[in-house]
Amino acid sequence: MTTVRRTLTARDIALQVLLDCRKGIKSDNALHRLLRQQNLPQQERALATQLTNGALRHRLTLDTLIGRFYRHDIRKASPVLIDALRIAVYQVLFLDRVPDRAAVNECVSLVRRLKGRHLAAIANGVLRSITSRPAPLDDILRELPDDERLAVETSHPLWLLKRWRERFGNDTLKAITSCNNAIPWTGIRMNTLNPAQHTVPDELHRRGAGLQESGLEHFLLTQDFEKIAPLVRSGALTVQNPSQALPCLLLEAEQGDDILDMCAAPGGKTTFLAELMNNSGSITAIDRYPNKCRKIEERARLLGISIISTIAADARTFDTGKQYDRILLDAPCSGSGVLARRPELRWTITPESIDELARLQEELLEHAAELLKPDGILVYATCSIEDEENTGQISRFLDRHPDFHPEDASSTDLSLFSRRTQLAGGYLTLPGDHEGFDGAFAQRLRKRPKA
Ligand SMILES: C[S@@+](CC[C@H](N)C(=O)[O-])C[C@H]1O[C@@H](n2cnc3c(N)ncnc32)[C@H](O)[C@@H]1O
Repeated sequence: MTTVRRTLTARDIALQVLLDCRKGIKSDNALHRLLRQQNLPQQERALATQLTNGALRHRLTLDTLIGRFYRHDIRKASPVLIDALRIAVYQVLFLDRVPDRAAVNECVSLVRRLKGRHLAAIANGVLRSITSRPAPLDDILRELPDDERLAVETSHPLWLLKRWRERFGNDTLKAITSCNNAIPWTGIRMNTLNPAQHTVPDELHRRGAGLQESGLEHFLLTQDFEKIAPLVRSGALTVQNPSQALPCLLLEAEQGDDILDMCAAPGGKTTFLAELMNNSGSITAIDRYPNKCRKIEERARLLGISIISTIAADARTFDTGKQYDRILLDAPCSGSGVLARRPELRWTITPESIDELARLQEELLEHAAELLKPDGILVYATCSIEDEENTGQISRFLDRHPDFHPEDASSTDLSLFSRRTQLAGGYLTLPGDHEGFDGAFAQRLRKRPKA
């Protein structure tokens, strides 16, 4: 007997990704794997992405509403039921183009197919109760104390909102949360080593991709990634948010320099450095994981870069007995500056995980200090907006290291990036500071020359 394999719909895919996330799989990895396996039309792919990211981002808002009409504890409910409801309620609350009736019917038949009639009837009951009210969320919000209302309305953990408000104030908090909930821009970088680079703007135009200038040379922004994906695969473009350019520009690597990139994978900054150096000099790219190092090598080959060599090692202890002219330490971090791009991350960051990461960053910085030549430059960077990982980390480093001082870039104009830090050579750009720019931190430090 032959079995006919069903093509998955956008809603099937979104549900599968949400279920995978419960097992600790990253949503973008799960989503890309499923989209690769299915030959869906572009519109359906875009819908699958929007449903997945929307249901993950707005989880607290959605669960608050579902919890009101589901009569039991939603934490103990069937994951299929709750995740299918999240996807349906997301459509009801946020997607005007999907009629409520379609969102309800699709969800009920999905739950029936996977879990049977009983749970399908429960899904139907919850959704009918929600869609029969003109503004179902408003009544709930009115009953909540101010702080909790803000958490539910913006779908962020309360502890994160409180620390951002304390540090940045109410207006900035509002800008950050609204940026985190908006569909993010994808940054793209033109490959300046591509001999046919002058043909790329026409090619982008021909493909009809909606593009916006980022303000930064060689970087554009798009919300039409599918249309430019072939140019990324061919090596004409690299996906990179303009905020990620900051640490590379701050390093001011020159042709012929001997550079160490201590936490390099997937290699976005390593390859940009190589392009800035016009593929002349040497970059040693370290990452802990061999498979990630192979990815850097593959990408470098595709971009026509020959000066990168990778080493799979722990950058806290890596040693070849030599020192480097310039070091980039783009440290593992909480990622709190990129919550729009990593929709489930806001639910997994904790104060404890930030402290743990700060300890790892400190060890990496200590080793970077040893591996840098006298008079060399170290740039420390994160995509976090938390003080413990950024300015606090650097202040503690400077207390321990009188042989280092913060300094501004010597000739690169970085005024496009927000400063928000008191130290020379220190930048903190928040989500919302500059359209299309992720939250990011970078600090340039110079080691004293030998006496
Ligand atoms: C923020 S990402 C780097 C992003 C990269 N610089 C880019 O621009 O594409 C941090 C990287 O550090 C790596 N990493 C984590 N701990 C490490 C360690 N102890 N030694 C070396 N690499 C490590 C992770 O595997 C991850 O790829």
